[in-house]
Amino acid sequence: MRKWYNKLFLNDVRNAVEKYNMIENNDKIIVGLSGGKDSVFLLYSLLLLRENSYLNFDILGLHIDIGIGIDMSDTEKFCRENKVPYIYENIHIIDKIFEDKKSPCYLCSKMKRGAMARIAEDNHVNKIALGHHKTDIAITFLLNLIYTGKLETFKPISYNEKHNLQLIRPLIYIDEKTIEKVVKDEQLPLGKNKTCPKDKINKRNEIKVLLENIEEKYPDFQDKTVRAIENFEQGNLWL
Ligand SMILES: Nc1ncnc2c1ncn2[C@@H]1O[C@H](COP(=O)(O)OP(=O)(O)OP(=O)(O)O)[C@@H](O)[C@H]1O
Repeated sequence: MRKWYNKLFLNDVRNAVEKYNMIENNDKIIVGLSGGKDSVFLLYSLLLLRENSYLNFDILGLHIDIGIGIDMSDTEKFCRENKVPYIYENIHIIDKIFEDKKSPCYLCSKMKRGAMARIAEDNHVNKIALGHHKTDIAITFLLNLIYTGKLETFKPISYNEKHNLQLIRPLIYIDEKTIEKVVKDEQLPLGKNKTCPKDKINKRNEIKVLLENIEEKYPDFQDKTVRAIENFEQGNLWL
């Protein structure tokens, strides 16, 4: 690991994990691997965290193929080299998803989560780690505010009661630009060939452009968003 990685991102991962008690000794954690940069960065970060802390936990990689057949062979190889068991599951839902004209992304995400929970249970896993990061937090916050009039975004940890599972998000303090840089510098493996046909045409991308515009004038907007959520005081709103 490069010396400056602590300052660049690993301390932030450690802070998030400690502050929200995301990982404990003997946890068995599935890392959801989509083939994208965020989740492979998450896997890399958790491997570094385990290597550079007192925490001892098991990591498994899981790719759910929705039926688009992304080539994950480089990711699989990376897992093998790092002694991370890799699970692949094809759930063949692509046709079903696109029958739903209104909210295919919502349906896809719900079905993927269901499959992940089932596979976690089969493998006696107690936590699933997802690659949502600080930029996602800010985008989701703005998206909910603008489109649904709600103050709502991802939580650092959420609990799936039905499967007795915790969903953890260790990257909540890391912004997307940092992730892009490290993925490139470390040549972390991405999925190849096919991408989702709905990529870049959904509302999230529209809000992402809005966020970039805001950041031109207010560069610390993502930090301020996280700070506002963490320091939320009920008395300051109409509750
Ligand atoms: N097909 C999948 N198989 C396993 N895990 C997944 C899959 N799709 C998404 N995930 C998990 O859910 C997280 C959030 O999903 P989302 O589709 O929003 O990804 P993203 O923000 O584009 O991230 P990435 O760059 O990793 O694709 C991912 O970071 C990953 O941990």
